[in-house]
Amino acid sequence: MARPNLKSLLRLSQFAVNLNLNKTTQLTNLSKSLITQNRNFSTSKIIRQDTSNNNAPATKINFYVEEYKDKGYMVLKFNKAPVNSLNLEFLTELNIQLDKIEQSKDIKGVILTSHLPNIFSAGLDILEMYQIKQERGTQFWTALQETWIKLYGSNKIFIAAINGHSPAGGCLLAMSCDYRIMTKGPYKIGLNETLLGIKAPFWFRDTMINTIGYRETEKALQLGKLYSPEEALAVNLVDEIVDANVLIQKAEEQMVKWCSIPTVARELTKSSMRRDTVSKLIAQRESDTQSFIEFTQRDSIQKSLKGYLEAMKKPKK
Ligand SMILES: CCCCCCCCCCCCC/C=C/C(=O)SCCNC(=O)CCNC(=O)[C@H](O)C(C)(C)COP(=O)(O)OP(=O)(O)OC[C@H]1O[C@@H](n2cnc3c(N)ncnc32)[C@H](O)[C@@H]1OP(=O)(O)O
Repeated sequence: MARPNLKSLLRLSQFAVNLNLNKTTQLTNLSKSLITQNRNFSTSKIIRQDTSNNNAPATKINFYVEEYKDKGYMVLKFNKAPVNSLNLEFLTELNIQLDKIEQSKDIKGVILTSHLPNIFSAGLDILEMYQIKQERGTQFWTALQETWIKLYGSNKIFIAAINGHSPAGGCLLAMSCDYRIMTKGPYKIGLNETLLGIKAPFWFRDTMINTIGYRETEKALQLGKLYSPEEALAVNLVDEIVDANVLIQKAEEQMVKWCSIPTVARELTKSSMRRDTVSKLIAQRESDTQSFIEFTQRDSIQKSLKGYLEAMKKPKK
């Protein structure tokens, strides 16, 4: 498809409002998720009910999990083709994984990465904001808040091995980790919400301030800046950039280093750095969700989303 998102976002955010297109997009229904876990390798499966053919539900594996209990860490790989967009089902499964990680005595840390080439995560699934019912929207936004609270507020060590594009919500996931290593290449990372015509939620903003500082965030958010790996390194949005073939190896080296720090002291230190930021959202979860629902139900936003979706679906030249 054409890439309106990275190459023509400015144009898109302006054109979308007045489009009057006929196509409607329906959300698929969640039926249920199954988690299977083995000792050294596990997959998280989701069964999606395809509304177009109820006799043939598709099985999708949204995550691959490699556990190295002897070393005290695991690798969690996103596998939601094509772009690891964050929808309700994916976030719900991720939250289950994060709960299990938090409760595990054997796991000190997690390397978060993607099983898909060239993409870490495309951020929030646009379909979760288009023509949604209030109930679904509330569940979606609540699940997203939950993911961030669990990830940013975790006691465990999280290292993001960013193997491709990571805009918007993808950048939020990466920033919620303790250390970020990004693959060199034609990839972008950043909070580009203003280019979509929206304001990044306050907790996205606060996470970025905590990561790259106030002044850089002020510029990055207003400009909707998507950084190349080199630019991201220069502002500390990522901590290292490496060649793709050594990404996981470098992440593992960092993990060993972080795991060697006395656990309780590290956990208390992390908590002292992040507690206030997390508490702020916890105190405002309901009003934050209300804002999301109110915003996404506006006609102007729905028209923009419709145009954005249509533009994303245009055939590749
Ligand atoms: C005008 C928008 C208004 C939005 C109003 C929202 C109101 C709510 C406000 C509250 C929310 C605030 C916080 C928001 C956070 C977010 O995360 S918003 C999402 C932002 N993300 C994007 O815009 C990313 C868009 N995608 C891309 O830039 C590219 O896909 C990519 C990540 C760079 C990868 O490129 P490439 O490998 O070339 O793949 P593509 O061919 O572009 O895409 C493949 C298929 O994937 C579909 N897709 C891509 N991104 C998304 C997505 N975010 N959600 C759903 N689907 C997505 C794309 O349409 C392709 O589909 P097919 O054509 O059917 O194959």
